[in-house]
Parts: sequence; structure tokens; C-alpha cells
Amino acid sequence: MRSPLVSIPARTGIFPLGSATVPTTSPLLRFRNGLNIPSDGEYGLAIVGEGEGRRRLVQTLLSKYRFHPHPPAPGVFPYAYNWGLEAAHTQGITNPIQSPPSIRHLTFSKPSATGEFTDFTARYGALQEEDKDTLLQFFRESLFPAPTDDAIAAIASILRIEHLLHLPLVALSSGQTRRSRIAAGLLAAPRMLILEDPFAGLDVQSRKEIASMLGQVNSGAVNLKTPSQDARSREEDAMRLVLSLRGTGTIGLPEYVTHVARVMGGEVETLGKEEYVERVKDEEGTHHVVPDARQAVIHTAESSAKPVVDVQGVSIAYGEVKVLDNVSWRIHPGQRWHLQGSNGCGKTTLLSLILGHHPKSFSLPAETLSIFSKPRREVATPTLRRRIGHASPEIFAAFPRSMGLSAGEAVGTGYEGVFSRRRMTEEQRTRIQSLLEPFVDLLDRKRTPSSVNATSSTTPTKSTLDLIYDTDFSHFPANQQALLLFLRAIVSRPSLLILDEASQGMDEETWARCRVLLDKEWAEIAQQAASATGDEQAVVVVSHWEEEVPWDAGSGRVLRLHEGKVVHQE
Ligand SMILES: Nc1ncnc2c1ncn2[C@@H]1O[C@H](COP(=O)(O)OP(=O)(O)OP(=O)(O)O)[C@@H](O)[C@H]1O
Repeated sequence: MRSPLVSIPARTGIFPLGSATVPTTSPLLRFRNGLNIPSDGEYGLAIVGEGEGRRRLVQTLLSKYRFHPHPPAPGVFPYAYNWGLEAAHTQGITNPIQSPPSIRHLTFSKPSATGEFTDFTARYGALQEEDKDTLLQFFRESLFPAPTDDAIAAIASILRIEHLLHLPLVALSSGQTRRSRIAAGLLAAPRMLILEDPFAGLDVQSRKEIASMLGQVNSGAVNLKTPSQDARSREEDAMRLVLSLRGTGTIGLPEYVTHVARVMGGEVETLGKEEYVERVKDEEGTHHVVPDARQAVIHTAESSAKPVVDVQGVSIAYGEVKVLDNVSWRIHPGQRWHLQGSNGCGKTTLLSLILGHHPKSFSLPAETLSIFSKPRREVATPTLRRRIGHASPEIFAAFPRSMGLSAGEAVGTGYEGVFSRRRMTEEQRTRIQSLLEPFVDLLDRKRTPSSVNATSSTTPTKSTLDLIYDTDFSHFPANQQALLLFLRAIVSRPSLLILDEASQGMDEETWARCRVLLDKEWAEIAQQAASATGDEQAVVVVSHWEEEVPWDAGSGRVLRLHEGKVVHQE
């Protein structure tokens, strides 16, 4: 038997580093019944629950906080691991792990490291010299220690990304990028790998494949460090995987997971998987998020108005590879479309033509692409920016963080669909504040999770809203930046709203509130349309999760692509 990898005693409180030895504030987190991550044997951990709590628990595992009342033994970093050694000593375990474990943390919702604007349109063609680095080069040159070519080949085969190795990084679709980042995390072969929301943005098949592959890595059946070791030592050296999953996590709980650490109201409780699943079932009977304006929405009205978008027989190829193959699609005002298809099938490319991000958008024959009832080539790109609201992982990655834009200004850039500062009119400022208002308890940087519950029903004061409005966009954590960029997409009530994986990086609770807001928006837009002051909004949603489409199942329309072809339209 070996000492546990991480062993946090029951009733431990977590405090910021540098806080008073005898705490004067309530803990950031409290462990109700302790957390033990054994270093060998059958064990898989998933962290679920409140977004902020999950992030704190991850940071705790990375030893970014102070523990009280019983701190781990002083010594090597990461400290949470020292408890394992202590426990080994008191329990007479003779075979403790000698060296501190290397821990790697893979998060997918991080903005670019420099905060600079990156021109995401480069991925659709005109590659700059610096954008030409391939995935293979990235694996060889950016990881430390550098993996062997054999290890790269093995992981590429397991994750089915061999065909992408020679593509430029910027050409990868968002699902392909995610697979590649999981591959990079595994190639670094740490003792413990923490993956945050690894399944968001993955299609159903990919989710299954990756969940099963993670299970094999976690059990030691796939060992990327030393493939020649015998079965016993492979199990001992297995890379421990810790998954942090959104909400209840029951949607994406892989089979190999045996334990769940659930964070609720600032408290961590560790449960066996079965017990946890049972409990969630019981609770779901009583805790439903019921959006209050749903019934007011008209989802499938066949409009007599002219189409917002008319795509007729469009094809796009990169060399021999056809990414879109004779695609036709007509979108009318008021229609709700769910654009479906597996990772890399061409969804984002199709949308980039409509959005004017793709270099071919402007040069397609006039009869193949019309937007707002005119051939695309007769519609100026700034008009598209202004009339199409758009949120996507690409916008999230590219949005400038170093310009000092405030949260309110960031949302306001949606009026023109630009990435630069614009002076807001008083009316626009009021509108932005009205969008921020339903989220004020989430965005208020001063509140703790426990105080949120207590006060979220009270009307926010003007000054809190002003404060949020004026706070630097880049000071918000990634999940809140995702929320602000969603508000940016809807702020101008555009004729066409494109939500491409817009909920990625957000907590379930936040997305549930976004859905309520959308319903309210659509009801108001429909009312205005009925009094003949405009058309209803057309909406396109890209999501691999049926649960995240913001209308009732079956009430919208579907366009499904497969390898660039339309295979289903209803
Ligand atoms: N410059 C390029 N050269 C070759 N292939 C490319 C290039 N740019 C994009 N591709 C490929 O085009 C395909 C379509 O990508 P796209 O981003 O449209 O997929 P998607 O359906 O949006 O996927 P996801 O669900 O992962 O977001 C991908 O397989 C991608 O690798």
C-alpha cells in the first residue's frame, strides 16, 4: 500500500495565503468529510457543483491556499500532498512516494496569455507566417520535457488526431483544438492531471471516446510515461485524473469515476458515485430552474418576410480537402436554428461566411450568398458586424484584454460588432446596465458565494451596477468574461443572433439565467415586431449539448452537417 496522493482531513478550512494564522474571516471553502486521493488502485474523482467553489477546490489541490486548523506538514510543494506523507507515517505505511507529485492543470476557458487581440479570421485562409506552426511542431517544441515522437504517435492515435498533426494550429476547429490540448496535457505525463470541463465543445462520439480513454489513463492501462513497464508498476504509476465538471456533472460523468467531490454553499462533500447520483435524482424533483418568460416565445413561426440569410450551393475547399460541399440554407426572421454536426464538419466555416470573417465571404458568386436580402458582396462588412450578434469560443479567445475596456464598454462593443472602444449614449448605457442587472450577484467582485444566496433576491443598488460597469473587463474571471461576451452579442437586439458554443466556460446557473434573459428579449422583440416596428430575431445556436439549446426540444429547426454536406434539414 502506498501513501495517498492527496489527503485533506475533515473540517479543514481553506483561506487565502497570507491571511491571519487564526482566521478572522469565514473560509473560502470547508471540507465536510475530507478528501483522499489514493495514489494507486481503482479510483476516479470528479469535482462538481458551484462554479466558483469548483475553481477554489482546484486551486486548493494546486496548494494555492492556506489550510486551517490543521495545516499539512511543512515541506515540499504542493503542500496538500504532504498530508499524504503524514498519513503514511501515522498509519505505518512503509512505501510512501518519494518525490513530490507533478501536478498539471488544464483549463479550456483561459483567454490568450498576453491579452492581446488575436486575429481569429486567420484560421479561415490567409495564414500569416507566425500562424503556420503545426500541431506536431507545437507538441515537439512547446512541451517540457519534450515528448518522444513515439509518445506523440501513440497519443495522436488514441485521441484520433493523427490527420491533424500537419495542420497549422489556427486551422483546427474548436473541438479539434480541445482534443489536441488534452493530448498535450497527457503527453506532459504529470502524476496528477486536473482537467476543467474537458467535454464542453466535444461532439457526442468524441465525448464517449475521450471519457473512455481518460478512464484507461486513470487506471494505468494506458501509460504514456513508460510503456514497457509491467502491469503492476503501471498501475502504481498511473496518472491520476481529476475532472471538474459543470453543474451536477451527471450529464458528463464518465464510467470510470468512482468518487465525487461536490461543492455547495462553500462546503466540499466527498461521496461515492452511486450515492451522489441517487442524491441528485432526489434533489432534482425539488430544484428546477424554471425560466419565467418561456411561454411568451414563438419559436417556429414561418415568416413571410424575406430571408435574413440565403445560402445556395456553397462549397469551400482547402487544397484537396472539401470543408463545405454544396451547402444550401435559408434563414427567415423569427426562426430558431440548431446547427449540428460532429467536430470539424464545417459549422464554424459556414457561419464565418455569413459573418463575413471568411476571406471567401465577399467573393462568392452573388447568387450563392445573400444576407439581409442582398447579395453578400453588396453588403458592407461593418453592416454585417452591426446587424449580426455573435458569441463564440473564437471571439472569447480573440477579445482584447489589454486595452483597458471596462465590462460595460466590452458589452457595448456589440453595438458595432467591433473590438474597440466606442462612446456610449445614455440610452445605450442604460440598456447595458439592464442586461448586467440579472447577473449582478454573480459579477459583484466583492461578494462571497455564501453572501450571494442571502442577497441575490434584493434589487441591486445603482452604485453596484455602476461599479460592475466600470470594472476592467480583464479583471473578471474567465466564466464571467464569457457571460459579458454573451451580453455583447445580444445588446443591440440584432436581426440575426449567432450563439456558437456561447455557454462554453459558463456555469450551469449562469447559462440558465442567460436563457431566461433570452426568452424575455425574444418576447419583447416579438411584441415590437407585432406592432410593425421590425422583424423578429433569427437565431442560430451551435451546441453539442441538446440541454444547452435555449428553446424547448423539438420547437426549433435543425441543420445537420456531416463532412461539409447538409445531411438533415427540418
Ligand atoms: N487552412 C486549413 N487547411 C486545412 N483544413 C482546414 C483549414 N482550416 C480549417 N480546416 C478544417 O476545416 C474543418 C472545418 O472546421 P470548422 O471549424 O468549420 O468545424 P466545426 O464544425 O465548427 O467544428 P467544432 O465542432 O469542433 O467547432 C476542420 O476539419 C478543420 O481542420
